[in-house]
Amino acid sequence: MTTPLIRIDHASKTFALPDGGQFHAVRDVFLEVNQGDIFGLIGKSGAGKSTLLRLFNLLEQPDSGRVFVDGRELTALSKRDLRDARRNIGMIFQQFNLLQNATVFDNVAFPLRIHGGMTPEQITARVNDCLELVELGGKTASYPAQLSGGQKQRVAIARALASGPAVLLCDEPTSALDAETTRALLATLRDINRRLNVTIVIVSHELSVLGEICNRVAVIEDGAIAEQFALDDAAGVAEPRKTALGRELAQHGAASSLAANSANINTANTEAAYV
Ligand SMILES: Nc1ncnc2c1ncn2[C@@H]1O[C@H](COP(=O)(O)OP(=O)(O)OP(=O)(O)O)[C@@H](O)[C@H]1O
Repeated sequence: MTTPLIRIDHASKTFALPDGGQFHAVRDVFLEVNQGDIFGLIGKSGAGKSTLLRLFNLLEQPDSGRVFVDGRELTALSKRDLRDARRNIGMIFQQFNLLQNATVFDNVAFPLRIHGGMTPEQITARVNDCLELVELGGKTASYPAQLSGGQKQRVAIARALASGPAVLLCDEPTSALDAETTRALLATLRDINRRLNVTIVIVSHELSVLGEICNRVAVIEDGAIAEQFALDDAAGVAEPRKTALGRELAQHGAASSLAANSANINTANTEAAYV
């Protein structure tokens, strides 16, 4: 049996409200993500998806519970060790969060310069590799304002990958993008997952986004996991689901796996034509 790459071990998170009350945003979540997974978190607005995702790299500290990533318990680390451990966890956001006054090159180089330990030549080589990976090799000197939304998100992905993380966290990465740009970006994320073996955890309220790329999904309701299941396993997809979102995702999964099978046949035909 494989050890999961990520384990959220009975984590809870409460926010203090202005009226003195408390809001339970994440309730006793136990979640395991295996190496190589593209794991989706779906739920209605306010369900707690983003808060849960931010527990994965301790952008939010849980009130109780533990977080393990790649063999380290993040919740037991000093601030300094946590900073080091976070180099292994990239993150991208809905609004891209790029440095507006820095070029594409400098945005991607930023985390490498902050952490130190690399020569300027090594940084240049690494930044160029990451930008090639997201097909933005020709845009190094551009500023974010000169890019489309899809291009900005690709810069954010290159920046997140610069330190060579094992995990990429994606918080609504396509919500600001149109349908066609979304499809292209999802293809890039899938490619990164396969080629670099980067494990991806993605939050979205868009069923089609998760149905398109995830092999496993969890439905979040009121801060808790209502259900989770594999989308790449026909038997799992066929099991009765507890939630409406789960049922819709399962239907999407069944349809995608039919499409994937025919795509595999096409790929096999193409490969056969070249050997
Ligand atoms: N810093 C905070 N202080 C107080 N309440 C918060 C804070 N952050 C989040 N919340 C509350 O926690 C709940 C869950 O928020 P969260 O952003 O995790 O939900 P979500 O499922 O990602 O929603 P959306 O899809 O709308 O982004 C919401 O009711 C939100 O108002």
